[in-house]
Amino acid sequence: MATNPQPKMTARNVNVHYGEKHAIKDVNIDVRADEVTAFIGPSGCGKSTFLRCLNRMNDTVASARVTGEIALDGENIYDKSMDVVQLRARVGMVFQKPNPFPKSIYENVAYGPRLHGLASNRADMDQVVENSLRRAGLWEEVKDRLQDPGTALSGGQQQRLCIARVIAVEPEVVLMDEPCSALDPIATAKIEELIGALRGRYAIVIVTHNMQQAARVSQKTAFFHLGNLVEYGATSEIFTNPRQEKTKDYITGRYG
Ligand SMILES: Nc1ncnc2c1ncn2[C@@H]1O[C@H](COP(=O)(O)OP(=O)(O)OP(=O)(O)O)[C@@H](O)[C@H]1O
Repeated sequence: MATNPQPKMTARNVNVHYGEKHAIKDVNIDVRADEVTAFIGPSGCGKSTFLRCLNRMNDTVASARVTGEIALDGENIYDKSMDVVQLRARVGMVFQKPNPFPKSIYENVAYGPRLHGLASNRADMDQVVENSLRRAGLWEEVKDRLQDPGTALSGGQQQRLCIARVIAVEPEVVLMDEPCSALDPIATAKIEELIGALRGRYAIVIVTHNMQQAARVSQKTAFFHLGNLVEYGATSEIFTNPRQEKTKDYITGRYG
């Protein structure tokens, strides 16, 4: 498979302020379409804030001010002409706590495709729902109870349902904000396996507190500290041969 040399997303001189608080400082990063990129760093370093810039989720925070440029396929996502609903379909997001809608499993997945007109009739929609659940590794577990409420599933299943809901609208990028932090080790392993299976189809960016997880699932790792992007590179390099003292201290557990 030929790889596209162009990054899927680019961030240039990105700064985020919450009122007076300078949460992200001049961050530059490229995200590639065929890779999983992990954001790591101590609590409060700005990982989630920066992740949320990538699909303009910070627009919903009144005190947040984002400057600099973030582009998707070269197009500035903060441009006035950008349709934010469309953007969030192209750059989907999975949250820390599984958050299915209080609706059936089927409806959780069908909601987005219906909103975006991706299925023309019921049979089409059935196919979209099945394909999305299959891709999310959940189909076999739920195919006989699609009308049950999504909230009746286990935590790990709910998180895979949320992933199915995101991929049902055919995104280009999937952002995951600590997707396993509320899950047990078995459910976590399933999500990690799923991330591996989805890699290549979508650009994936994952925020994680768990360094082993970053090492297992990602090809690139970005280490943030106090709002700065301290180091960014191949995951294998960051974990075995970090260039910066701060990165080394963090990955060897000297602070966190
Ligand atoms: N809505 C907000 N209003 C004001 N300050 C905020 C807001 N959200 C985050 N912050 C501050 O911005 C900084 C970065 O927070 P952020 O949640 O992005 O960090 P994080 O690295 O994801 O942390 P954690 O790993 O604990 O989730 C922190 O100092 C935090 O207190």
